[in-house]
Amino acid sequence: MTDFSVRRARTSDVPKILALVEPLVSRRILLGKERVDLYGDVQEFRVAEASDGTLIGAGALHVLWEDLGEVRTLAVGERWLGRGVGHALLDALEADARELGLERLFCLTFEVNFFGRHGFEDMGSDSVDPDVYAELVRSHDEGVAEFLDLARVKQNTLGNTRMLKLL
Ligand SMILES: CC(=O)SCCNC(=O)CCNC(=O)[C@H](O)C(C)(C)COP(=O)(O)OP(=O)(O)OC[C@H]1O[C@@H](n2cnc3c(N)ncnc32)[C@H](O)[C@@H]1OP(=O)(O)O
Repeated sequence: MTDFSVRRARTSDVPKILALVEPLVSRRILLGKERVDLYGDVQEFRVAEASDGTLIGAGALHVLWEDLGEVRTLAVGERWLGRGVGHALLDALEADARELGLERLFCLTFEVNFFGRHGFEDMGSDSVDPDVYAELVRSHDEGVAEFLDLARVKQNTLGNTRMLKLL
């Protein structure tokens, strides 16, 4: 079924993105974001919209380093699951990543099969070269800490798989 489209997010989408991800944050599937941070990060987001204008999915690409990005906050509304919306959003985020010059895409997820079928592989405990690590570790961003698998975010990452795709 193709009665949806993917586009860049607008500021007016932010309340709808919050409503979409809130149940997943409560279930600790996604990392929560404050409304103010979502407005600040709105340029990272792509949204999927049904033909009647309903927001049915969202996902973000966050740049971690010169060659490295992370897929964040990828979510599809319950009624639209299994209809290709997730893959379409991920395709759009990957295109954005290539356009930015990124070569690797990271994600931390319970959805190993979904990302696996999209070319992501379990990266185990691998991360980055020691000199890049030393700079990344100075970040206050929770997602960077999760990428580095730091002890202080272990409660967020429990049961998740760290996955990487070479673009
Ligand atoms: C980095 C992060 O953000 S990690 C967090 C990932 N998000 C979550 O865990 C939140 C909860 N989960 C979700 O919101 C969703 O399950 C998602 C985002 C993971 C997947 O969204 P969906 O829209 O259901 O994905 P999509 O329909 O594209 O793919 C699911 C399956 O449906 C099938 N499918 C059915 N119809 C279609 C179609 N028309 N086109 C493509 N695939 C289709 C695919 O075969 C696919 O199978 P696969 O998973 O084996 O590849």
